[in-house]
Amino acid sequence: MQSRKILCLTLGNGPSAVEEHLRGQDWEVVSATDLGTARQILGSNHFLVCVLVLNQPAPDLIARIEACLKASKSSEWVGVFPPQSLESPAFRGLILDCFFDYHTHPVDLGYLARTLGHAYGRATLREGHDLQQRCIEHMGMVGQSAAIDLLRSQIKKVAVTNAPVLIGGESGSGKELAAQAIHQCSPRASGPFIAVNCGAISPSLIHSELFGHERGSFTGASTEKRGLIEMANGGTIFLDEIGDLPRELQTNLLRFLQEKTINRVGATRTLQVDARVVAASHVDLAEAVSSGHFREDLFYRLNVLTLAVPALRERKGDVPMLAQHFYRRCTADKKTRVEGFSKQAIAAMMAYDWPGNVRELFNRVQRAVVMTDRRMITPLDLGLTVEEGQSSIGLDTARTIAERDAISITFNRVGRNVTHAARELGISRMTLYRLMEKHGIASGAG
Ligand SMILES: Nc1ncnc2c1ncn2[C@@H]1O[C@H](COP(=O)(O)OP(=O)(O)OP(=O)(O)O)[C@@H](O)[C@H]1O
Repeated sequence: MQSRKILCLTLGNGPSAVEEHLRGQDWEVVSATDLGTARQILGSNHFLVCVLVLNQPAPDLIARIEACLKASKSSEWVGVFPPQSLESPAFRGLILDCFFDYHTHPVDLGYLARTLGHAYGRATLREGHDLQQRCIEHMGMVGQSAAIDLLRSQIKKVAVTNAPVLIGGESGSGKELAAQAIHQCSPRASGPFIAVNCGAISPSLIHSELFGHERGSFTGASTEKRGLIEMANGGTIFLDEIGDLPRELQTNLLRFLQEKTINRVGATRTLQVDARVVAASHVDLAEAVSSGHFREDLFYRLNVLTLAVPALRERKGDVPMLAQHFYRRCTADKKTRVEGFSKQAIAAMMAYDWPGNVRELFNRVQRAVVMTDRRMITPLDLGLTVEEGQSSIGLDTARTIAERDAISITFNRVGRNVTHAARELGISRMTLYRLMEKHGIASGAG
């Protein structure tokens, strides 16, 4: 359960009785006494509830208060104001636009605590609802196989925690996409998502790229630089190919995981950074530990929550749907005469083993859309061969193809009218819309 953290912003001189009262209750209070500090705190922390205590009317601050409140996006704000401030129409507008509720001085602290409790409850409800929506909308993970369903449900579970996640899977299988989905479904979704391929940065640069450096710390360091971990503050850092991280940096990363602090190269001061680590590797890290290439203690630290993205050949049932998805992506906003995949193309895709996984499928579809001269993409357009007997496809694929053909033929007959087509096919309009979505068939009028 999330701790009941609250930002208490007190503006103007006066006692901070509200803050003291909340500290005495079960609130974890973070305090600010000016708008600049409040914005900084809000930039790197997420609060479900914030309270603004105005000790004197502040008509000249209304615009800045509004900007600060709007920057805190999903927080519920409760105000405690001097009664005279309500005389200003602009201030009343601010309350209506930006506040969950307000009290006036002298404030009944018990009553205020109850209001804050209600605001917290409401924010929790909305956060849960938003998270669920974001999960569904933003996972971007196409596929209906049991393996991908399991992965999606595991992502939702690990997303709500703060522990490191280790994602395994072959190259191109969707590890980065899974890391993005974890971030999108987590309470950190409004923070940054920074992806780093540890194998793609030269060993001489990777230390300063990840941890940053101070000015003059080495030849060429003419200015200070924030590292990628620091940039991920408030969000998630995705360390791809973690097995390629040089051993001395594995030590620095372990320290970051344990203490949440980093030192830039050449720095004496230590920086506190709140970034969640999601790491991925296509090599077996346990083996890398046995061969002495990967620190055992770092491996155990990372290996708490693990996800395995299945290879595409282990979920062949997803191939037609992924191919349709990529075909739509490649033809969106473009005039094209290509209408989809031939039966032979789907059979060839189903028979192929996809060593480069989903990335290879995307590349082949992209190439086919550009290269084909026909209306239906052929195995040749995809760079795949049809072997003898290969056009005999499984029942699921046959059903998928028959479904798509039936819809296309009906549309051609009834002039792309959804109501008429649904009636002819003997299904509801909603079912037809779902099937059109599944097969990438655009609607006309109706
Ligand atoms: N289930 C999926 N639905 C839609 N697109 C997918 C899916 N899985 C992967 N992709 C797409 O395939 C491509 C490769 O995926 P991604 O980069 O996540 O793989 P990876 O495992 O991280 O690869 P590497 O190991 O080479 O870094 C991306 O364009 C990604 O958007």
